[in-house]
Amino acid sequence: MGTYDALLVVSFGGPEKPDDVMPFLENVVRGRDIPRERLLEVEAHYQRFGGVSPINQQCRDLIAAVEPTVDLPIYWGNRNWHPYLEDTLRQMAADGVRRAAAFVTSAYGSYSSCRQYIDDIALARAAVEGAPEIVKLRHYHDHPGFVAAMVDHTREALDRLPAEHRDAARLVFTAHSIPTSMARTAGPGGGLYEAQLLRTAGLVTAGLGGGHEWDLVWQSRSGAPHIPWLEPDVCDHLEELAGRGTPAVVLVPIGFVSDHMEVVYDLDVEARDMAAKLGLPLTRAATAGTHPRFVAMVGELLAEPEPVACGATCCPAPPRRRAPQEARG
Ligand SMILES: CC1=C(CCC(=O)O)c2cc3nc(cc4[nH]c(cc5[nH]c(cc1n2)c(C)c5CCC(=O)O)c(CCC(=O)O)c4C)C(CCC(=O)O)=C3C
Ligand SMILES: [Fe+2]
Repeated sequence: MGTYDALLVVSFGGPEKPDDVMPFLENVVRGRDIPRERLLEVEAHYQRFGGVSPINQQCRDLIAAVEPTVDLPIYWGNRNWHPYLEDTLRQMAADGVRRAAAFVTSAYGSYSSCRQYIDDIALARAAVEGAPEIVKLRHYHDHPGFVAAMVDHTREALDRLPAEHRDAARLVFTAHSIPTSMARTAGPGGGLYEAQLLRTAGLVTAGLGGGHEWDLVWQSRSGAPHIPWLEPDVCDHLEELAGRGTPAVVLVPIGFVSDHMEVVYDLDVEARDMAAKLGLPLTRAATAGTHPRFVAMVGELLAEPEPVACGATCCPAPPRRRAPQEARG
């Protein structure tokens, strides 16, 4: 069992009022080649929800649910918005925390879903005198608690379909697309992000009895159009399925652990509109959220032997766009 004196929940962060949206987006894409038009489009998604991303409240809810199940103080720090990791580490140092386990709200490996969190923790630690040591807990994509939560939520979504379509409904698992170059180099031997997602999708399907056909597709593609990202996109895939006569679909966002903006906009608005246009019956499974088995999983991860840290060549960072001062000279 690991010897930790605190639990640090590490998340992406999101805006909580309209004026926060653009500064948040600038934080997310700093040093990356994301076209300005894409950023303005995504800004509109956030503004449509009053400038509030659901993700911060979902972190608070998860922490409140986990708190009674573990006997450690819980702290929370984000990569891209308040409360920032650096401020949280400063508080932890002031409270005398020496060694904390980090639970990241992303279950999978890849630069964006794992290494970037590790790097941001390291940067924040470097900025804080006396910062605690941080041990990142393992990828939990195949943990029975995560899988059980997704099985329950997928079953509920199947039950929301018209009864005559339930048995023949197709499960369409979704995860955030990433550049194919990032997918190729994910994990120690490459391809880890897709491999883990395929495994989880298979486990969830099996947990439902194994009777449903399924696919793994991608959502929320960002980046410049000429850079290849994982495909097919979920909306294109729905068109293809409707064309093949698929009777009904349950979308299962296994790539995420809460119903944040990528879920409530990209799936509940965009994919739902597409399905309506196609006349395809569709429901969407909830993410793990505060499902009791998912909540219990956090304590179970803390009780496991300490994970071995990733090697230096695991999930390498993509090349960064040059900073403006470098570009000048
Ligand atoms: C793999 C992955 C996850 C899953 C793992 C995890 O959960 O961490 C994830 C989660 C999330 N992504 C989120 C938001 C955004 N992601 C963006 C951009 C990007 N995501 C990428 C990948 C991922 N992203 C990548 C390769 C980019 C391109 C820029 C870059 O190379 O870094 C952008 C920029 C605008 C745009 O979409 O173009 C935004 C606003 C939010 C918050 C939602 C909310 O506010 O509720 C969450 C949880
Ligand atoms: Fe993202």
